[in-house]
Amino acid sequence: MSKLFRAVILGPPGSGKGTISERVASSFGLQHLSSGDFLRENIAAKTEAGVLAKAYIEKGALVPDDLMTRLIIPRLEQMTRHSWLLDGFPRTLAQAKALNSICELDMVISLNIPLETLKDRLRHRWIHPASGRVYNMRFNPPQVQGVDDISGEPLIQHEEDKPEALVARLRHYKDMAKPIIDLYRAKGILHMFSDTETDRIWPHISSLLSSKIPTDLTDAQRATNH
Ligand SMILES: Nc1nc2c(ncn2[C@@H]2O[C@H](COP(=O)(O)OP(=O)(O)OP(=O)(O)O)[C@@H](O)[C@H]2O)c(=O)[nH]1
Ligand SMILES: Nc1ncnc2c1ncn2[C@@H]1O[C@H](COP(=O)(O)OP(=O)(O)O)[C@@H](O)[C@H]1O
Repeated sequence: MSKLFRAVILGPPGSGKGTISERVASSFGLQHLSSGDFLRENIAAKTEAGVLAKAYIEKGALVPDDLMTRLIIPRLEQMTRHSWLLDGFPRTLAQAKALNSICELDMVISLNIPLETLKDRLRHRWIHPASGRVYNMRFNPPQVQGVDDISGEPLIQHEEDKPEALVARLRHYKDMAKPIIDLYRAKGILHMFSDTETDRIWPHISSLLSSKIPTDLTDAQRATNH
């Protein structure tokens, strides 16, 4: 069987991790694993870990490392036949070390987006709370201002995306991410992308992945995904 490809995407809130991960998944057949989606699935299914995690998320706190790794590591260990791109994990150095202990990453994509751009983007992010659909009043606005395209229900803005909460969140990310980025740089697998637009970053990520992922792998995965 072809060798699996395992990658992580790092970046501050609003840097475009979710947007780019979706493009990687559809162009290269990698499975997009989002820690936030995975937590929400566990919360919805009322698993023991999901119930514990919910209390932290509702307070706006990170899920503690031991609980988070207990949730995500077995999930990754099950992925013996699919290549993946992990988004939202690791978020701390302890999580990065836990990940290291179970697999050898092939690549780390780090998005380095100017602070002013992040503030500007998140200020314009609106969501439909029932479905989790995300809009950006400039980049991908809804068809009718303030209203979800599918349900017609009103959109809201996250407390944490309001300007007052933003600067603190972005500073916190920087402090947490630095040792993780240093670790991956030392391993020689870090690729940093700096720009203000996802559409300008994407061609670089796409050509990097094309050079690293054997085509027989992407073909094989597309076949299993269909
Ligand atoms: N203006 C602009 N907005 C963008 C661009 N790329 C993504 N966005 C928007 O910026 C917001 C954040 O993008 P996401 O892909 O959700 O970013 P993320 O890094 O996953 O964010 P978190 O979930 O907060 O960690 C969304 O509203 C996107 O639609 C871009 O190049 N320009
Ligand atoms: N790797 C992680 N470590 C700890 N907590 C996490 C992790 N990933 C996600 N979470 C928790 O789940 C919440 C939702 O995650 P996510 O969907 O990535 O959205 P956000 O952009 O709000 O951080 C986070 O706010 C955090 O409480």
